[in-house]
This record gives sequence, structure tokens and C-alpha cells, in this order.
Amino acid sequence: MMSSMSLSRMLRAASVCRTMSTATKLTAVEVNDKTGIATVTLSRPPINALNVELLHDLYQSIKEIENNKSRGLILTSSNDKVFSAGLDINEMYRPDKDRARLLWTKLQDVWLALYGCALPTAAAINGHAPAGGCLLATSCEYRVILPQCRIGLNEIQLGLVPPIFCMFNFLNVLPRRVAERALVQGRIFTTEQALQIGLVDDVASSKEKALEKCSQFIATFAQTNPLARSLTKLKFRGADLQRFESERTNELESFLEFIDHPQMQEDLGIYLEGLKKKNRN
Ligand SMILES: CCCCCCC/C=C/C(=O)SCCNC(=O)CCNC(=O)[C@H](O)C(C)(C)COP(=O)(O)OP(=O)(O)OC[C@H]1O[C@@H](n2cnc3c(N)ncnc32)[C@H](O)[C@@H]1OP(=O)(O)O
Repeated sequence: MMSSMSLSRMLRAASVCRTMSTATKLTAVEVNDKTGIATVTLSRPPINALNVELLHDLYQSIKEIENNKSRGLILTSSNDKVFSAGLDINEMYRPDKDRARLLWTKLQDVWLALYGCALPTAAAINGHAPAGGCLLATSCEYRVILPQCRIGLNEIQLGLVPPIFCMFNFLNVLPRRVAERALVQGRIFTTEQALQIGLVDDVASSKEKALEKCSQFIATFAQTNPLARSLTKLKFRGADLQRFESERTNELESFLEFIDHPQMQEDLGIYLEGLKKKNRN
């Protein structure tokens, strides 16, 4: 039987949190009415691989939170081992061409929405965050990770050329030399390494503590004029956003050309099979 203690705790939580009206199936959005902070939880089992639908839902959630004038946005995962496994490789392996075009366009939309978000943004990285997972986390302004996680932009290990926004994100958080080497080597960092190089800002022992640290970061802006804050953020990120816009069509076409290449398809097939084999052994 549920104790009266846990029941009252649940009722208290229910009174301060509400789910947003258009919260979708693959992202859950919860707004804390006391703090005004919205939490977006990636919820595509088993590993939050970014397919067309998840990217679509994530974009909608970010825009909805921004339009509802929340105080800040925290991104996290419903999976306790994986924040996001990055792009769903099944969407790139023997792809339907229209769907591949849609996938890339939606990834670009999500990056624009998150990197250029007017609100303070933070990622509670409660699991591994390779490739697209790391891209989402580094689009935010602040990152907290859990122990024993792995994070990094490993695209090059799959034979993929990291898109320009991967470069912007890394240059925004890492010294240029470290960013370049990490991208060119496709490095995946442990929790300790990520903290040491500054890829993440802090480490927390649990998801709850990570969310708390993210809320504390967002609360540091409580006394700051929101418009002045967002315009200042855009001054820092504006050049990247503009360059992205000028290269967006080219990047889409190169992605489609790249994954259409027979060697690329062979490499992706081998990589995917390797991931599956791991579970069969
Ligand atoms: C011009 C071209 C530009 C291209 C640039 C592209 C920019 C972005 C690219 C990407 O994001 S590519 C994706 C790269 N991602 C990875 O390399 C991650 C691979 N996965 C892992 O390392 C691990 O799965 C994990 C995330 C650390 C989780 O490990 P865990 O042990 O918890 O789970 P697994 O048993 O490994 O996986 C479960 C299940 O999911 C399948 N899977 C894993 N990752 C992906 C993926 N990214 N896409 C599709 N499917 C994936 C894995 O095969 C398992 O399947 P089953 O065996 O259960 O069938």
C-alpha cells in the first residue's frame, strides 16, 4: 500500500507541474509552475535514436515552450542509460530519398530552434550522448552529465563528415584546437574527460540532481531582463546562425549525395550490423 508520505509528495508534485497541451508522443513536456521552467524529455525507446518523428516532435516542443514564455528549457531523456544515440542509422541506411531529405531538414530545424532559442537552455545528460545526442546537448547553454557516460561527436568514425553546426557547437564550448582535434578524431569522451576539457559544465550523481543543477543555472537569470538576455545570446550566436542559413541548402544536398554513395551505404550497413551483433554475442 502507498504510504501517506509518498502520496502527499505526489500530490505536491502534481500541483506544481503541468503537461503542455501539445506534448507529443516522442517528447514529453512538463512545466514547473513555481519556477516557470519547462523540461523536455526525449521519449523514443530504446535509445532515443533521432528519426523524422522524434525530430519533428522535438522541434514542436521547443517552439511551443519558447512561445509560451517559459523561464527556461531543460532537455533530458526518459532512458536512464542513453540521453540520445544520435541520428537513427536506419533512416540513412538504404533510405527512402524523400524521408532522408525530411530527416536532414528536421535535424537542421531542431538545431536552429535549440541553438538560437531565446530562452536559457540546459541539458541534463542522464546517459550516453554520441553524435546527434552530443549535438543536442552542445546546442544548449549549460550541460550536466552523470558518471560513467560517454559523449562526443564521432561522425567521422562512421565515415560521415560532421555538418557545419557540429563545428559551431564545439567552437562555442571548447578551445579551437581541442574542438578541431575532437571532431577530426571523432573522439568520444568519458564523463571525467568531458568535464576536464569543458565539454560539460558539471557532473551530478543522479538525474534528479542533474535537473536541479540545470534549474539552478536557469535561475541565475531571474533578475536579468529576458529580452536583453536573449539579444545578447543572439549577438554571440548570430554569425553562426547566419552562416548556417547561407549553407543550409548545400549541406542538405551534400548529405543526400553522401549517403547515396555505395561505399557509404556499405559502411553504414557494417556499422549497424556491428551494433546489433554486440547484443547477439
Ligand atoms: C554529410 C553527411 C553528414 C552526416 C552527419 C550526421 C550527423 C549526425 C550523425 C549521427 O548522429 S549518426 C549516429 C551515430 N550514433 C552512434 O554511433 C551511436 C551508436 N550506438 C551506441 O553507441 C550505443 O547503442 C549506445 C547509444 C551507447 C547505447 O548502448 P546500449 O548498450 O545501451 O544499447 P545498444 O544495445 O547498443 O543499442 C540498442 C539497440 O539500438 C540500436 N542502435 C544503437 N544506436 C543506434 C542508432 N544511432 N541508430 C539506429 N539504431 C541504433 C542497436 O543496434 C540495438 O539494436 P538491437 O540489437 O536491439 O536490434
